[in-house]
Amino acid sequence: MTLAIETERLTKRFGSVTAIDDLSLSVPSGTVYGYLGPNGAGKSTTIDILLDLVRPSDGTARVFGYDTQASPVAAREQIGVLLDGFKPYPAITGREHVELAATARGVSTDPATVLARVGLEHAVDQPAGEYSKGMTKRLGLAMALVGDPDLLILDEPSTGLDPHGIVTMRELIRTEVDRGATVFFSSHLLDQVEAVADRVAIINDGSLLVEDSVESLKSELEDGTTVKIRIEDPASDQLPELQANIDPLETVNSVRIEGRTLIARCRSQAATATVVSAVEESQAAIDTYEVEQPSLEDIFKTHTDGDE
Ligand SMILES: Nc1ncnc2c1ncn2[C@@H]1O[C@H](COP(=O)(O)OP(=O)(O)OP(=O)(O)O)[C@@H](O)[C@H]1O
Repeated sequence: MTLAIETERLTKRFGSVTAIDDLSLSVPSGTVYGYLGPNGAGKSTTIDILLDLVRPSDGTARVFGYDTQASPVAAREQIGVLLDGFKPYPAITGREHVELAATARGVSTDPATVLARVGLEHAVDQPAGEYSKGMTKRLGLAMALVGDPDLLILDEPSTGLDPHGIVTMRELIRTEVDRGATVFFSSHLLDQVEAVADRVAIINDGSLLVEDSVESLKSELEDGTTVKIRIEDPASDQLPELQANIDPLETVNSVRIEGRTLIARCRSQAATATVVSAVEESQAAIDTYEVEQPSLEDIFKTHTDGDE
């Protein structure tokens, strides 16, 4: 399997701060890889090392096999990047920005076409100083796309985008992967990553907490599916009796009572139906019930322990 990015025991210390701590990552080529972590987790430092803007204190980083320290130019040539703090030159137009990116990459391009891909066809000849935040983000994305790089590194690409912009970005990411590119997508917005990523790494305090496919993380999470059933006018012993009946069920992790609501944590989403049936069979009148399925947000919260 070709790896677009590989870090081995990567460490970066800034004085007494360890921004990246013994981090080993493998990003398979042709995938969308979500890189998640709260503020200060070390996401930007990782990206800076890949771009050789920052040198590691220890360990190695490779981009398509090119060591970022030994062969920084070859590594950099593989990458199109949108940095979180991207600021355009206010006096020059969108077209001129794309031309600059093309010159830097040594390729020729049609700026109007690239800008249309990010929805800036109406602002091609407008100075970038007049762009809104979302338009600026789109411009940065257009510059990253120039020359069809094999690896797209997008640092917090959704920030500043409206819902329409977010959809455009998602479509672009899928199009890029379909042509064979790899997308390394750093964010603290889980829903954005969940929607597009094939694999996810979660880091905190510079260390890797979880690395898995979105699919298996989600199935792992199913284990925490909760059903909340509110009972209409329950008799005084009705809820404790229900709790005693449901608790031994194999598909149930735990049951508790809150007021007139029975809350059961189940082993899968399907198991919630068993709980509802058990309540119905007991003749208790169900007022309302709702099923809550955990999201990646829950994994993130569990592992980062409310650090965000
Ligand atoms: N140049 C630097 N000098 C000193 N400390 C730094 C430097 N760059 C980053 N750090 C520290 O390293 C840690 C990781 O920072 P980094 O910017 O990589 O995190 P991040 O995950 O990108 O955060 P955010 O989501 O806020 O952008 C933080 O504690 C930060 O203060």
